[in-house]
Amino acid sequence: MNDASQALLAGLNEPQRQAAEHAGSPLLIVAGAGSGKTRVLTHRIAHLLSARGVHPGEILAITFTNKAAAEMRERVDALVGPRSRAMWVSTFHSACLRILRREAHRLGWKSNFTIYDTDDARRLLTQIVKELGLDSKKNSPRWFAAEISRFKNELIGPEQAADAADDAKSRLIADVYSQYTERLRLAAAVDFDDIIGTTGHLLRTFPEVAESYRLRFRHVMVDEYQDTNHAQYVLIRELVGTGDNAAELCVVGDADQSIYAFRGATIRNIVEFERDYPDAKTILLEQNYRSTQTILDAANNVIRNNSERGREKKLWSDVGDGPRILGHTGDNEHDEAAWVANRVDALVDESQTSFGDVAIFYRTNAQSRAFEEVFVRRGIPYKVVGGVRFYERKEVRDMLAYLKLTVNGDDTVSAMRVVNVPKRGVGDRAVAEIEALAARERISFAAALHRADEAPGVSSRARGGIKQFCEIIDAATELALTAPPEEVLDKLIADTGYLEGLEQSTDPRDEGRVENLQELVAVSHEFTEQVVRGEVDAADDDEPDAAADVASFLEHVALVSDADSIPDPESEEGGQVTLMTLHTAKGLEFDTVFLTGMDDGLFPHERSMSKPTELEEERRLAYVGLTRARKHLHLTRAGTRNIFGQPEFYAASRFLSEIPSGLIEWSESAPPPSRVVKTGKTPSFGQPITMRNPADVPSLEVGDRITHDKWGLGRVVELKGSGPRAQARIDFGDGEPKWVILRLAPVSKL
Ligand SMILES: Nc1ncnc2c1ncn2[C@@H]1O[C@H](COP(=O)(O)OP(=O)(O)OP(=O)(O)O)[C@@H](O)[C@H]1O
Ligand SMILES: [Mg+2]
Repeated sequence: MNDASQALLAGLNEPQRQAAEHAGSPLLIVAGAGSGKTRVLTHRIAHLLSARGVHPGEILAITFTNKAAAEMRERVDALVGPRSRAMWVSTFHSACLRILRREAHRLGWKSNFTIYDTDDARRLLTQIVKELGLDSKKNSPRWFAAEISRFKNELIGPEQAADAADDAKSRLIADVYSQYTERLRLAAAVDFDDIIGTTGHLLRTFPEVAESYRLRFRHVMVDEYQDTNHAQYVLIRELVGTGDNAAELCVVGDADQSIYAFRGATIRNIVEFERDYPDAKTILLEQNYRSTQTILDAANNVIRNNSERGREKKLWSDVGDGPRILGHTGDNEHDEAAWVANRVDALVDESQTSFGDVAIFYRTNAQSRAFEEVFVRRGIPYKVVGGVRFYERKEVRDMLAYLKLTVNGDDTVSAMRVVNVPKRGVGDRAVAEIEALAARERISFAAALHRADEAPGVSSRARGGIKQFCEIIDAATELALTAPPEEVLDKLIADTGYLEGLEQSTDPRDEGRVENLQELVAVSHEFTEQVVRGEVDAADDDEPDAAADVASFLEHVALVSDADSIPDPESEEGGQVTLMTLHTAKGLEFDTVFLTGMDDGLFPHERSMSKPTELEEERRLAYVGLTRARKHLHLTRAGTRNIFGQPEFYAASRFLSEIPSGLIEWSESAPPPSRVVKTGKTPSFGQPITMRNPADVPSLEVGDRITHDKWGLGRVVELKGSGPRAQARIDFGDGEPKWVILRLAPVSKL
């Protein structure tokens, strides 16, 4: 072993070093949070290059955070220079897309297929639901989307779904699934789930293709393996192969951090790794290098309450106990946010932390608002990760739809989206006529637009609008053959009159929209520059560089994820507090962490409370959140929150009561014990009262007579909310009827 690889391994403890050096058989590294799993992967790659003579092009590493990907690249770059570009470090989706683009012709596809994101897919389903004459309230496109996604993650095709359907509901789903698949095919589009599933299918159907990738990628590594679903599992199996020719597989993960069950992730993959790969070696890591012992104790005590867990792990840290966790219960969400802001300011003033080292986590995106308001007022620099993102804004999506049409003229969802945007006289009636023509001729909607003359019911005004639309697309398509994306965008923005419309508008919001379009042009220009500098997509000796064309730009945009906007603490943007959901926090670490909204119903999420498996998933999410902190951990809640303008009362999150009380210092006199709320504002005169079990909450109807322990007899006049948030307005005959929370109020039905 040379000096460089010696030095490399010096930063690892014994089991970590073993993992980095292990050769020959599949390797599983299971370990709790912060034990250096991701670090081992990085070192392992470096070791492969420096000590085992592996070429970067033989490595495929699947990661989830940009930070990890950047670290891997940096290390490899330092070792081998520009040759590092031949290594694939990417998410599942981008790796699969690269494979699909090259091999799609084998499936009879055009290589310029379009990617439908969640919103596009939902639009397509909305159309199908409408055409089937279904009531979209009872059969929401969102629901179909989730069901179809579940099938795809399990690699169940529409025919199989139809065969297995044994009741009206599953037959309906199978039917919609089949229509959806057909529409995607007509539009030459794939959705996110298809990207993975189809790649696996391709490798299985064409063994010679699978073989060529196995020859190429001799080393496959997967971070966060606990969050893989069945389709991803199959994909990895295909890529790695079996027998003497199999590639070396190394996966790392932690069953306690599996938080994507709603996307079909299953801890089965990690728990049964040794069964899937019988000669596998397993290495456990037990030392945590990230957090203080106090933080680890809190996390370990929470996760202990789950029954479904992987291998038993004992995490320890020699960082020392560190400060106690601080807890705070606000009077409401604004008070909670103000306390957080005070605390951030204080820590920064005392130089205990910098803004860039602080993260605020919450369960759902909507919770960011209260924090943003107070941060703006206080001048605390911050960045929200996720939420309504740039690429989800209407004007941006409209222009992207135009761009997509220049690459794939059959893209139905895009054509329907913008055929009359800006308005050019193509109303619903004309659209319906064109749809009918498309169905008759078995062509895509977009293709039918070019044959509008054959649709007799289209008015001459609409015909004019359609002609204009087709001319715009045709001209831009022609330009796109040779010009970079920003030029095509510029032309589209001008030709469609989109910008002009916004500039002439009196709606103040349209100014921001103009800026967004300018930003989009800037982003595409930046993309072109990156391609020219060779920074986009690792290019191999045998692969052409990514092109500075519209198709590559669209692909780049489609794969931008929330994680891409997490500021790097060392960058210019790094001087900002980061606000994000717990799901986005996976794999990251911060000196100072605030877990906010620790209220039962918010976190754990209301939806999960009656289902044990879902509650366990929420608990894993809590474990992920707690273990992101290096030094200063804070747990905050607001006993009362404004929901749709009404105060709602919440009990403390049950996860708080799972943390030994000695570890937390509450900034109030007493810690809020779980399931018991102090009810300064509830109608029980400040007496602590016990929360009822959901099963014991009386089920009431308007008009029911009740008795209340304090206020006596009354009659229900109004109801709202459901489950743990159910409330009733009760007339006690003494003035204004009062709202009570059924879970809390001592009310019984007569
Ligand atoms: N042997 C070591 N010596 C010093 N620092 C280490 C060592 N191993 C890991 N670390 C540091 O500990 C922190 C956590 O490591 P890493 O992020 O790799 O853990 P992880 O197991 O991937 O965590 P998670 O489960 O949250 O993804 C990082 O800052 C890393 O640099
Ligand atoms: Mg990690």
